[in-house]
Amino acid sequence: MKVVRTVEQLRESLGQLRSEGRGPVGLVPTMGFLHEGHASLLRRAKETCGIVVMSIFVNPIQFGPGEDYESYPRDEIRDLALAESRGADIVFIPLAQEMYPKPTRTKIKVSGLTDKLCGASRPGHFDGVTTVVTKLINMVQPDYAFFGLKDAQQVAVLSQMVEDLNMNVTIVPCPLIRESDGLALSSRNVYLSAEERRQALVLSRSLREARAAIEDGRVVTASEARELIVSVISESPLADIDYADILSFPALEPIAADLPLTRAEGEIIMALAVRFGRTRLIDNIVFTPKEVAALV
Ligand SMILES: Nc1ncnc2c1ncn2[C@@H]1O[C@H](COP(=O)(O)OP(=O)(O)OP(=O)(O)O)[C@@H](O)[C@H]1O
Ligand SMILES: CC(C)(CO)[C@@H](O)C(=O)[O-]
Ligand code: BAL
Repeated sequence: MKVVRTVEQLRESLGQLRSEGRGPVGLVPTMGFLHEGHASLLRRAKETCGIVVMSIFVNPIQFGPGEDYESYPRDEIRDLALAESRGADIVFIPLAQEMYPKPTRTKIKVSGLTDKLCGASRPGHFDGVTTVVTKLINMVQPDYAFFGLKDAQQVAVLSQMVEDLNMNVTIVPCPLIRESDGLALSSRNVYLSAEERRQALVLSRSLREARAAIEDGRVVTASEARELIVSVISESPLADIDYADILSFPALEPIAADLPLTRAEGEIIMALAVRFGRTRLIDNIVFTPKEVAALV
């Protein structure tokens, strides 16, 4: 595995591997402090690509004032060991100065999809994500780029960007990976105290219970499903809800208040962001609601 820190080194290493005729190039962008969610993206990339580039970069321009840019967990030695053991061919791990030698005057903005869910609570966040992902795509020129559905809104936004700008890359959404007790893997889980970690299980449980209630007909509309989600999360005294929303996916449109969810067109997303102390966690589930009673 090659570890490169500058765009020049990246292009040189890629050129070498491409000249060996190693097949499609896959890009796995991350902010590091790697876990099994990231490893699953690498695994998926290796199924399709002969050359897999992982980037590790805590992107300052996607953090708002007062957010955790400075304290975001970092562990380069551990990350490089994990990336190597899971088969990355190149790890691109630039300094902020390499990515932004001067403050960027150019930003990519996807409208509409970015003014809800995390976009509403983190103004400017997705402009930072779309800008840095565009830079990474321009640097690597991958055939495929792999993103986890833990950040489902990010997948929707990036897919729209690639379509709108005719970018020559396929966005591959990858499944959300959970701990065995249901907590979505996230680098930020390391911030949680033991008690917060225990109470954070209400996130996945609320989504599971809402899905089950929709499917067995106890819950019919989006507002009923939201009420159920909020009531389960409220069982945790430490939980402070940022948002809990049910929208169409990937268009992220509201669902009519009186429409039975089982009659909604296509997939829906139930998504939430909840704070436990200083830690903001997100979780979601994307599915096509089907009444189980109607299937038997
Ligand atoms: N549990 C997970 N399952 C699948 N993909 C994941 C998971 N966690 C992160 N990813 C994906 O890994 C990529 C890099 O994400 P990132 O480095 O921000 O990790 P993270 O754990 O989401 O960190 P954060 O604490 O910022 O939420 C993204 O495409 C993200 O969706
Ligand atoms: C895609 C990404 C690496 C861009 O900084 C980041 O938003 C993330 O880790 O999901
Ligand atoms: N995976 C999301 C990156 C962020 O929270 O900034």
